[in-house]
Amino acid sequence: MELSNLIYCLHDCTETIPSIPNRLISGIEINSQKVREGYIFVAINGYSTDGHNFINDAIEKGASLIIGEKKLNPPVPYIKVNDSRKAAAKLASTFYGNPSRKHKIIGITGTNGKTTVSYMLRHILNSAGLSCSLLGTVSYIINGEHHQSTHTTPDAVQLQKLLAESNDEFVVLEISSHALEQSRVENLEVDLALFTNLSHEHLDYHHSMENYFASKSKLFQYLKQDGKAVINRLDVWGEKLARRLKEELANVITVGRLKDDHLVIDKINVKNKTECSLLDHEGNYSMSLPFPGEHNVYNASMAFATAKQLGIPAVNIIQALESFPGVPGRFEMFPHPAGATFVVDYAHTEDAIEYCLKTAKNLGAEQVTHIFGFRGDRDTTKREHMVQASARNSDRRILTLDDLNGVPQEEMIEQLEALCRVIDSENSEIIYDRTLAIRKAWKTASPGEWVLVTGKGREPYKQAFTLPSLSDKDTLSFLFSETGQGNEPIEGSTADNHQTG
Ligand SMILES: CC(=O)N[C@H]1[C@@H](OP(=O)(O)OP(=O)(O)OC[C@H]2O[C@@H](n3ccc(=O)[nH]c3=O)[C@H](O)[C@@H]2O)O[C@H](CO)[C@@H](O)[C@@H]1O[C@H](C)C(=O)N[C@@H](C)C(=O)N[C@H](CCC(=O)O)C(=O)O
Ligand SMILES: Nc1ncnc2c1ncn2[C@@H]1O[C@H](COP(=O)(O)OP(=O)(O)OP(=O)(O)O)[C@@H](O)[C@H]1O
Repeated sequence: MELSNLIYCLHDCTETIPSIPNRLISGIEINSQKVREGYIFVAINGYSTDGHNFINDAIEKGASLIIGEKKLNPPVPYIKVNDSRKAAAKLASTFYGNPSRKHKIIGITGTNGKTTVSYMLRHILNSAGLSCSLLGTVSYIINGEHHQSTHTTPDAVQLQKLLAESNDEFVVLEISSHALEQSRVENLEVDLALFTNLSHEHLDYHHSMENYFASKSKLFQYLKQDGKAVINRLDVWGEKLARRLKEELANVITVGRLKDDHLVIDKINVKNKTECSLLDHEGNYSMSLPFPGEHNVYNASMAFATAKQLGIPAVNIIQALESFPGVPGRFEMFPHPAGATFVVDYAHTEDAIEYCLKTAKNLGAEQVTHIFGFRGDRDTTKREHMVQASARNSDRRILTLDDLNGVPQEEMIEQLEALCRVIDSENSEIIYDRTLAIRKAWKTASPGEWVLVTGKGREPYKQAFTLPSLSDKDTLSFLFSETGQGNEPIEGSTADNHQTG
């Protein structure tokens, strides 16, 4: 693209755009290591390092224009902007031809449920014969091809590139609070913006729930003129958001249990089955879900309300939800030869643990064993709440290691010991090695017992453990193979068939 056709997008990022001889721009990068001949390198002063220190590196690799926030005079043209992250997003969006405009974009934010709702929506859209890309924690699915995701929301340049590559009519995007705070979705034009819920998470980054809420709320400023907000009003923060948005937006759709909600959820039954009725101005529908959990009733209701706004008939939405195969690593159930049930789940907040363990009880668990740990280098203030939620809802607990993310193992072990002392130590133990923790529960599992292994879902382990397995699911497969039995997940609890379509 010609620089002259690109540079105008920076007009509100800088006081003056210097006159620079026109040239062909072949790409945009925020990481000097990925710069190629003819690229623009945008230097970002980050949380761990300063991109301005890599300007020379970028020039050596062929950068022909540098954007940064500092007063500098490098040997290639330089534009000083007031916010490099915003500038990078604007440049990328313009370079790739404002790709969000060629799709219907559904952006989902909230602490829990983003991945689940996004997979549900993609399944509903696909079932209606509509193509849909999905970008989120588990995978980036573009034109039916699955790519390993690097972040829940990719950085601005990657995001715009992926949107440009997608030929799908719809794109469902999980939008994290980090992404909103770091302008990764700047210039995105959103048709439907969803808020699932807000609970204690990421306070290492946001410092207070109010700040965290403010970051999440930013999503709604990216709505198109006729865009719609879909808000879970059962959540107190959702209620607050809906009240605020109604003052600014024409289209605020609320999901809740009150008469004035646009979609009213009623008659929730999560004992041994998962069903509810849904009521909107067009009708009353009953829904029976093949995947368990009260939280999934809320997730499915959010998906239902959103799909209705896209014009999909209620009957088709319900049919699709009733055949939803589930999400990889979200309440995936595996049978144990002695009649116990093992579950792999991604819960890593107090709220999620509460829902997850209650789901096992509602499905008839006679005894609940909970295996979990804490991510290193992430919010430490949520840990005690997670432990308390576990103690309230399980009979036995094994604290173990989750991703250390650079935190020394001894430090994390001290944390586990301190947190174990907070709860009833008679029924809680620590087995540092995650695979051995799962094996201990496997060896002692009894009929009617449910063992929930939470925190990682299908994500690969970041450190080596004793058993030769790479994930919690893999560890269970290994233990199954040791007993000479098959390792098929329980029907209806796996999501492998998302790999196609
Ligand atoms: C704290 C945080 O969110 N950091 C993100 C942030 O990094 P940063 O801008 O601070 O980058 P930095 O490492 O300080 O480097 C500064 C700049 O120097 C550049 N650089 C660096 C080295 C070099 O050789 N050359 C070079 O140009 C870097 O590319 C960067 O532009 O911007 C980067 C680009 O977008 C992200 O990769 C990075 O995510 C880190 C790895 C991360 O772990 N983020 C997590 C917390 C996160 O974003 N999680 C949310 C989901 C949360 C949830 O809901 O669970 C997500 O959306 O994934
Ligand atoms: N609506 C919900 N309310 C509370 N907990 C939920 C809800 N939906 C899912 N969960 C729990 O949270 C876990 C993560 O769910 P999901 O992956 O859908 O959320 P997410 O918002 O994408 O999470 P993350 O941002 O960590 O990727 C699930 O494994 C489940 O335990």
